[in-house]
Amino acid sequence: MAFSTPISSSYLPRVYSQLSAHETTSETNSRVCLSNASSLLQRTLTYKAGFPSHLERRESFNFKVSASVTTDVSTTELPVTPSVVKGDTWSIHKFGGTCVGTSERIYNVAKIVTEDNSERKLVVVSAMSKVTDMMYDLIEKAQSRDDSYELALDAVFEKHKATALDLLDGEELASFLSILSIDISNLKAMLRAIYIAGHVTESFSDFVVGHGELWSAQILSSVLRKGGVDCNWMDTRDVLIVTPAGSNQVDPDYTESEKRLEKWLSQNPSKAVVATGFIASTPQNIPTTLKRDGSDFSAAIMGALFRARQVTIWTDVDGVYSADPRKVSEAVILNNLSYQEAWEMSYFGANVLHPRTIIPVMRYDIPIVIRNIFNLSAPGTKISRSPVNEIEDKKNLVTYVKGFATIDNLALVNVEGTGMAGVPGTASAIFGAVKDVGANVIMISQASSEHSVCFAVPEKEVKAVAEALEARFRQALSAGRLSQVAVIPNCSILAAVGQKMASTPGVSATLFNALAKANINVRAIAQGCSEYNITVVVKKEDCVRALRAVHSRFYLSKTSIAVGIIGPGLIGATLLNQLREQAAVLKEKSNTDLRVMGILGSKKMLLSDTGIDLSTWKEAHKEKGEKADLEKFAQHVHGNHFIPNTVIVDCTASTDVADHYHDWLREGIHVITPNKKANSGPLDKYLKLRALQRQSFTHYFYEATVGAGLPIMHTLRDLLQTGDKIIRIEGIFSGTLSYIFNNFVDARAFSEVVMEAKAAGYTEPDPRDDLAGTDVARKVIILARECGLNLELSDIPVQSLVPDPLKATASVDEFLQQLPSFDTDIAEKQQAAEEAGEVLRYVGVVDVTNQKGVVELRRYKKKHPFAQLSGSDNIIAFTTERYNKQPLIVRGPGAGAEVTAGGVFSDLLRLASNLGAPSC
Ligand SMILES: NC(=O)C1=CN([C@@H]2O[C@H](COP(=O)(O)OP(=O)(O)OC[C@H]3O[C@@H](n4cnc5c(N)ncnc54)[C@H](OP(=O)(O)O)[C@@H]3O)[C@@H](O)[C@H]2O)C=CC1
Ligand SMILES: N[C@@H](CC=O)C(=O)O
Ligand code: NA
Repeated sequence: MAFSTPISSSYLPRVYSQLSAHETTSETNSRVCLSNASSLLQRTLTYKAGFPSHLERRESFNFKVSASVTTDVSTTELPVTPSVVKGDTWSIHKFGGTCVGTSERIYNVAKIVTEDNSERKLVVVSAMSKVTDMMYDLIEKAQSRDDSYELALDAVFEKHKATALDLLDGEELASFLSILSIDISNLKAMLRAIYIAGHVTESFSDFVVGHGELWSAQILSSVLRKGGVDCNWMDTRDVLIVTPAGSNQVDPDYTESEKRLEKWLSQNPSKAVVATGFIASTPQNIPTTLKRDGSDFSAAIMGALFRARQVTIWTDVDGVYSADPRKVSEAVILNNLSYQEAWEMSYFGANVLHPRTIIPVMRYDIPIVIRNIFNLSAPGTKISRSPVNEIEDKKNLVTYVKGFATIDNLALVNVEGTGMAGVPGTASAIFGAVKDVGANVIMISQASSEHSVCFAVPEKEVKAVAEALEARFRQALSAGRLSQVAVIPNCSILAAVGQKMASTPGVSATLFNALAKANINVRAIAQGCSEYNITVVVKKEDCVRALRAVHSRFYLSKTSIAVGIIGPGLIGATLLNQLREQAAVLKEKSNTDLRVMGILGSKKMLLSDTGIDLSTWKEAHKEKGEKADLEKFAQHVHGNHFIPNTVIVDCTASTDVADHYHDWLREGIHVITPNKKANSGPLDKYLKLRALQRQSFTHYFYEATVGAGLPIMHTLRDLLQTGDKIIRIEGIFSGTLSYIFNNFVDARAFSEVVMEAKAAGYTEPDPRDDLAGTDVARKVIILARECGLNLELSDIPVQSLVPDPLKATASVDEFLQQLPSFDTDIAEKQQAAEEAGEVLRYVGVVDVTNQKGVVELRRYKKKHPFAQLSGSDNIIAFTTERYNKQPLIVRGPGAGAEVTAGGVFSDLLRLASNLGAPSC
């Protein structure tokens, strides 16, 4: 069952009490689940069986026994009899205060109206900007007996006089100035009366305030006439009749208004009419206003009365955005929206029309176009019944979700207890109590177990709501039938809106997936059966990130990832180059936007809010970099911008940096690294890190830690995840040592080859890590742990190639200087192998079966595959249950800037694809 008309939350208790009345007189347990997808358009109650027929057309609602919502009903009936004024010859334009704020702008408005070649046009205008406030101010001053109201009235007079002098001349000018003077002197008398009484009535106030519209309409109409347009102006109070409808609202009386309009038009048959927005009369002909968003509403009502072909609302934005552009910088203007979508978007705070504005034109399928008066080249947003733009729709998921909006400063109230299930009247009692304190219920969700009802109210109202509920349910709480009335503060609502979400599988899955990937916890969910919106409640501090994540996921913007690079040394700098070269292709081909928001070295860091220019990062880092601060860096990359996903790429060899991975992952920051320190460090830290990674939706990739860019980790993970059992992994894991022993031939000096390996970028920042076997031992540990062995680095016996006397040398340079004096030791080993027809190879072994590992220098026959390598080749052999007779072998360069940075880059792309980037 769904309501097909806007429903104020004050109606809820009445609805629920009708339902509970039904429940007490029927066999049907009707309360299975209840959900209010938060817009006032629709509140849905799902029934297990049967429909309470006595609910048909109760009160002023229209109930429908159907999952589909009709949208063509308003609480006030529009006339169905054709009118003599109706016809699609009329086009309606509405110009707000800013559009007519100065003489220049009024002239511009006149130009736009003149250029519209519709047969007839009605122009609805607001008061010049600030004038309404000035009018309220002078009423306030007079009422509080502040003499300066007279000066304030003079300012109003001067403003309009000056505008008229700018724009008009001759008869038109004289006539307007005479009317203005009469109006001002009448106002002076009225304000004097208010001053004496020290009090003002609402209709008196409405009458005074409405003068702003009267003057702007007359000025514009005169300007149009001066430009040759057959034009008249309309005091809408003569035509538009409205009745109060409670809580600062009015309902138009369409029948009476149409009658008056026909009369007015028969007396004023001009081609163009400039009408006053905002003001109207009561059936007793007392001046009143249309309250909030009055001028838009005027235009919509006029659209309906005239059966116009289109209503154009002129404003200062290009149209309706897919999300608040202040929060999502990549939000796009929506070319088309259905009435329902516009309605939902506006409910959630998007800068669209008030739902009231849409109701009158919906009835007659009159499109509303929102356009920017300051950017005529922008086509604007068209709101109509059938908004389908085939080309755009086929292209992407915009088809299903048009836009996203948020409401902040909410609190959730959760009423919970086993005594609620199957007890009719609980919902009625809850919302009755909420109504009694005048709180506005923004969304409702009840799981079908009926053990709890949760709803969102504005934060400022939650205290009163909780107190009212505690008082109302005191007995149930003390008897234990209700366990609690809990308040969850600091919440926000995020809503996804789209008419075509209806009956499209997978939309909510995509939305929740995007939230999960961004590590955002969802506190409550509601989706009404109209499926026009899905509403989720998240923590307030997560809301903007959630908005960006879902917006990005639905391809309204690219799959964007904020990247922070730590360690712009050899690998880091090469990665930055590769990112620069590939950025455009990634954006174009896989919708992936990898944006480097920070680069941190050991001394300086460079931060950006929008993305660092990768062609000049080096100079900028050097010249504009600020003092390095790892905490600030992470915070900046993760928080201070518009991109939903964050990754930190650690290209250092630092243990300090690696020690931060746990915190980063916990905060939802993905981590990618070629640094081996975290995975080969203390076992307990490693296990904690991996456990966290497995629990969260945050990714930790480290392909380049073993074999640089070679797919070693990837291969191993695939083997393990597909259920193969690893028996043994052995190979040459050091690019440096591979290079050294491949080139340590023909009586060359060992130290000379070591220098070559360093110069080629194969070594660790400290080459002793390579020569001592530590680097290989780390790789052995990384692989062993990946296979499930709980080994410490110290469990691996390592044969070091660093001569004992050099183990204690202070610096890398010192070590390299002294190394040549030990060349003969290793030359002897090499000579002995050569004489036996063998070669020296530095190997690592992970013996999974026996849960151990070893790192040592071995001799191999010259025909052995390990003897066939060249350059910095690694070779890694996986012996598994499936690859038993012949091991699975991966071979290729296993060190060097380009291949290592390439391995890190491929992890970045793996991350993007995990976050939803399409495969190409
Ligand atoms: N070279 C290769 O073939 C391979 C390397 N790797 C791994 O890649 C990593 C980087 O190696 P590589 O580029 O050769 O090393 P480099 O020495 O060239 O670069 C290291 C960078 O890290 C920075 N750095 C060091 N400590 C810190 C810190 N505490 N905070 C911030 N920045 C810091 C340095 O900054 P500054 O310059 O200011 O001191 C430097 O920019 C190492 O972990 C290595 O094991 C992995 C596979 C292959
Ligand atoms: N120094 C390392 C680089 C890769 O991890 C090596 O030589 O293999
Ligand atoms: Na690798």
